[in-house]
Amino acid sequence: MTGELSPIDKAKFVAAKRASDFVEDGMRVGLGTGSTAAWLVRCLGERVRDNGLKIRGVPTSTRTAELAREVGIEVISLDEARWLDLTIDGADEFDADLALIKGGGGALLQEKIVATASDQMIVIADAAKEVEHLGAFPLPIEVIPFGWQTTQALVEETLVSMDVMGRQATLRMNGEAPFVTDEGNHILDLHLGRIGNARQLAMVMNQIPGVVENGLFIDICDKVVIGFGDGRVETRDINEGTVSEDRLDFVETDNLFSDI
Ligand SMILES: O=C(CO)[C@H](O)[C@H](O)COP(=O)(O)O
Repeated sequence: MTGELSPIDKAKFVAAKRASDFVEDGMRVGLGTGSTAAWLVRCLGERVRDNGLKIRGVPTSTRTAELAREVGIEVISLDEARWLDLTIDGADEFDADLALIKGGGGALLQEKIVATASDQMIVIADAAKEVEHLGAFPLPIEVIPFGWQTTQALVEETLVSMDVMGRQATLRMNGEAPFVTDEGNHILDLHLGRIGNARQLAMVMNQIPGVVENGLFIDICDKVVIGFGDGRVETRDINEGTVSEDRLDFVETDNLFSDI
């Protein structure tokens, strides 16, 4: 079964598996959204079932909540948890300062709230997500449906004075209809090419009426666990740099792959 995994899925899996080692008994854990975060949820579910790990998870989307329940993790709301020990989530891009673009899966709002309410955020990513400059991946901006075209125009106008290469904003679609987030909002994807000053852009975007949140995560991520297609995995800490490098074995985790 494991032989059928593509190198990118192996990379995502080993990052998730290594990051799951940071989760300890009794923790309240923020559970991210996306394909890499789904591996994390499966890895944690395995520890809950097989090793009696006791955690409570706060999911960042309805998709993650469903998966977490399915694999046996106790799910609570953020209001029940109030504060979290750790959040582990994927990312679309990360740079040397561990600034991120997130929201490729459309869950950026809950993801940012949950990560910000955590003592620590660990990002899990395949090596292709590392960039010198953020911005090749379209930056998601969550906007309320009311007047979204006016908001789009305001966003594009604001981008003229920002340190970015492109400024086209496109409405994310789900087939023929606009994509709708868990909060009932829409997403504008900003095709910026390269972001010169991510901190400034993040602040300015959130000042625009109609914008709920943007997908730039600045000074939120503490560690990134980077997976490679050959099973290598590297852990980098924002203060200490690379703290570990090793290789994970796929064999022992066979039961995780049985439903793929
Ligand atoms: O931000 C996200 C969802 O809103 C995801 O974490 C991000 O899109 C990465 O996804 P994947 O792990 O599937 O590559």
